[in-house]
Amino acid sequence: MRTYDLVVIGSGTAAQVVSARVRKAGRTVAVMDHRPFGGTCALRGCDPKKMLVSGAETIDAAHRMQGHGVTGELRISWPELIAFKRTFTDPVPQKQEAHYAAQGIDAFHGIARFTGPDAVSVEGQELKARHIVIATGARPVPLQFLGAEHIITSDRFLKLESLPARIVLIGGGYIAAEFSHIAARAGAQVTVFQRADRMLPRFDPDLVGWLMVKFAELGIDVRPRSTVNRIEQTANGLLVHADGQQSVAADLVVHAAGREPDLDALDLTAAQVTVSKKRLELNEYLQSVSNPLVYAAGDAASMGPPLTPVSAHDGRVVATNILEGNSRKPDYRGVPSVAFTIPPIASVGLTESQARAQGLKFKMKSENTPNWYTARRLAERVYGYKTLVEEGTDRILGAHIVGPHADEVINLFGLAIRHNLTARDLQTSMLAYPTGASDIGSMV
Ligand SMILES: Cc1cc2nc3c(=O)[nH]c(=O)nc-3n(C[C@H](O)[C@H](O)[C@H](O)COP(=O)(O)OP(=O)(O)OC[C@H]3O[C@@H](n4cnc5c(N)ncnc54)[C@H](O)[C@@H]3O)c2cc1C
Ligand SMILES: NC(=O)c1ccc[n+]([C@@H]2O[C@H](COP(=O)([O-])OP(=O)(O)OC[C@H]3O[C@@H](n4cnc5c(N)ncnc54)[C@H](O)[C@@H]3O)[C@@H](O)[C@H]2O)c1
Repeated sequence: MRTYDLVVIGSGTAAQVVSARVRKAGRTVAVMDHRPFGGTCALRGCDPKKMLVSGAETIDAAHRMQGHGVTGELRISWPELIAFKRTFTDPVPQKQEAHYAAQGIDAFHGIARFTGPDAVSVEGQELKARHIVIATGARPVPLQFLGAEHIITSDRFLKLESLPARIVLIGGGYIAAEFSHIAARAGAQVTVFQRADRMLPRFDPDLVGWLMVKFAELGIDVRPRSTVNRIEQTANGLLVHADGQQSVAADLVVHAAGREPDLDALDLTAAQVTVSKKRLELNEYLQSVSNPLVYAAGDAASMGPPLTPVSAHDGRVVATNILEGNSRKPDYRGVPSVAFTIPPIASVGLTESQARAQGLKFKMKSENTPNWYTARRLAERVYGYKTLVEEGTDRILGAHIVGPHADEVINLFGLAIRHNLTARDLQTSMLAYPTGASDIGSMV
C-alpha cells in the first residue's frame, strides 16, 4: 500500500490547483479521475461551450449588420464547428497528464472509492493518505419520470456530430439559455420547458425581461411554469410532455435541469464523511465536520456558486489549510457570473431583492439603454444595466448588465466589490474609449 501526503479525487480545476500547490511545497501527491483528465470546464463545460458560442456570435453579428453595410447570409456548419471545438478539447487530457508528470504528481485512472477514513482504492490499488480532497465536481440531477432514458446530458450535446432539427431543453437556467442560443443560430427549432416562472432565475428579472426579446427573435419557444413529466418514443422521434402544456415533438431532449455534487461512487460511509441533503457537511475551512483528514473543493464542496473561478479559489483555500493548518476561509464576495447568451447577461454581488431583504440602504440606478453608442455601433437592440450603491459608504453592492461586453465589463464591478472600491473610484477611473467599460461611469 502506498502512502501520500495528499490524495485528490478528481482532475478538474479544483484538483489542479490544490494538487499543484501542495506538491510545490514538497509534499507527495496523487490525483485520479475515471474520465479523461481535465475536468468539466476544459472538456465538457465552459471552454467547449464558448467555442460553439463563437460560431453563434458570428451569425448574430452578420445578422445584426444586415442592411448596415453587410450583405449575404452566413450559416453554421455544425460538424466544422464541433471540429473547431475539438482543436481545443482533444489535446487537453494528454497535456494534463504531462503536466502532472512534470510536477512529480502521480496520476491514476478509474473510479476512486474510500476504503477507510484515510484510504482510497483506485485502479485496483489501495492508497493511504494524510489528507484527502474530494474534488469530484457535479453531475446532472437525476430526472425520474417515464422516458427519462431518452434525455442526453450537456456532455453529449457538446459532442454532437450533427445537430437535429427539433431540440427540447429541460430547465431554464444557464445551460438552457446558452444551448438554446447556440442551437437556434445553427438552425434548430428549440423549445425550453422551464419549471420556474421565468428564464434565468439567478439573474435580475428586469434585465432577463429585456433579454427575452432575443429569445423571441430567434424563435426559441420558452414555456415557463412547465415541468416535464414524461417522454414518449413515437414513430417520428420523441414527444415531450409537461404539466399543463401541449406536448412538443423533438428529435433531441437535453438535460438542463440543474447539477448536484457527484458523491455517489465515493462510499462516504467508509470515509466517515457525513452528508446532509446530498451535500457534504463541511466547516468554514472546507473540511469535513466528521473526518478532519478530508477536505472538499469546487462543485463537490458546493459552498460557493458552482463556477470555475470558485473551484480554483476553493483549491487555493484548501491547499493553505492543508499546508499551514486551518487558517483560510473561502471568500465568495464579488464572484461574477455570466450566462453566455448572445448578447450575454452578467451579474455580480447582491441582487435588488437580496439587498432589500438585508435591509441595506442603497441608491439604485437602472436603465434600458439600447440607444447608447455601445449598442448602436453593433446594431444591438438589447442593452441595459442595474447597479446598487450603498448609501453612506458609496460601495458597490451589486451590478447587473445585459448586452454587448457585459461578460467583460462585469469583471470591473467584481474587482470593485472584492477590493471595496467606491462608485466614485469607478467614475474617476480612466477607461479606454469607446469600449464597453467606458459606459461604467454612467452606470453608477
Ligand atoms: C455545460 C456547462 C457549461 C459551463 N460553463 C461555465 C462557464 O462558462 N463559466 C463557469 O465559471 N462555469 C461554467 N460551468 C461550471 C464549471 O464547469 C464547474 O463549476 C467547474 O468545472 C467545476 O470544477 P471542479 O474542479 O469543481 O469539478 P470538475 O471539473 O467537474 O472535476 C471533477 C472531476 O472528478 C471526476 N470524478 C467524479 N467522481 C469521481 C470518482 N469517484 N473517482 C474519480 N474521479 C471522479 C469527474 O470525472 C470530473 O472530471 C459549466 C458547467 C457545465 C456543465
Ligand atoms: N455560464 C456559466 O457560468 C454556466 C453555464 C452552464 C452551466 N453552469 C453551471 O452548471 C450548473 C447547472 O446548469 P443548469 O442550467 O443545468 O442548472 P440551473 O440551476 O442554472 O437551472 C436549472 C433550471 O432547471 C429548472 N428545472 C429543474 N427541473 C426541471 C424540470 N423537471 N422541468 C423543467 N424545468 C426544470 C429549474 O427551474 C432551474 O431554473 C449551474 O448551476 C451553473 O453553475 C454555469
